[in-house]
Amino acid sequence: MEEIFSQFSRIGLIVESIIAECLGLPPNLLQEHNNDRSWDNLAALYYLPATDKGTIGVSAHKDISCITLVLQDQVGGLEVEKDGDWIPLPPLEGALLVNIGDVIQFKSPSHRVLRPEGRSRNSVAFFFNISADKWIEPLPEFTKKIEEQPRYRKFLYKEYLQLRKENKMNPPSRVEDEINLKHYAITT
Ligand SMILES: O=C(O)CCC(=O)C(=O)O
Ligand SMILES: [Fe+2]
Repeated sequence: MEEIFSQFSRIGLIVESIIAECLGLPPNLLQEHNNDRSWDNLAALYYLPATDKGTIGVSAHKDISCITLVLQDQVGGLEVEKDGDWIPLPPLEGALLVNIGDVIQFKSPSHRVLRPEGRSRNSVAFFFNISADKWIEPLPEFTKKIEEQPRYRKFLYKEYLQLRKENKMNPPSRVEDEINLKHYAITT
């Protein structure tokens, strides 16, 4: 597990640097800002086969991470929501799935896992995070320099973690009361 963890951490840093390059950010800017790897975590997940009582393995959610890396077996069941439809993400031999989490404040996709018929499923999800003490807000490159207002209020990552935890323990009855980035949306 330790070996897998450090390999995932390494891949997380590579993905982070690719994102930085694609966004035209100075090299190492994200790496220097997100420099505490002790908040990363790894989940080894085991899904029992579907029963007539239900097929949901993990219900629809957006990840709280910066980036999530998922290694799934060949069973399938992971789905992403696009324009109101659920699109299966079939496993590709030897491929890791990269998912954008809420911390990136872009378009973290809603996804879920369906339990397979007649067999179990294994996956490993690595959450490449940021220190809980960091403020989450757009870089000046994406607001001041292009004269666009931020879409969200800045927030402390630990505050968001806490709100999401409370939300998971006491799920609100109305979908619109679920805690997600919209909680910090700036409405003009
Ligand atoms: O098991 C998977 O493929 C993904 C699990 C997941 O979405 C999560 O743990 O956040
Ligand atoms: Fe997830």
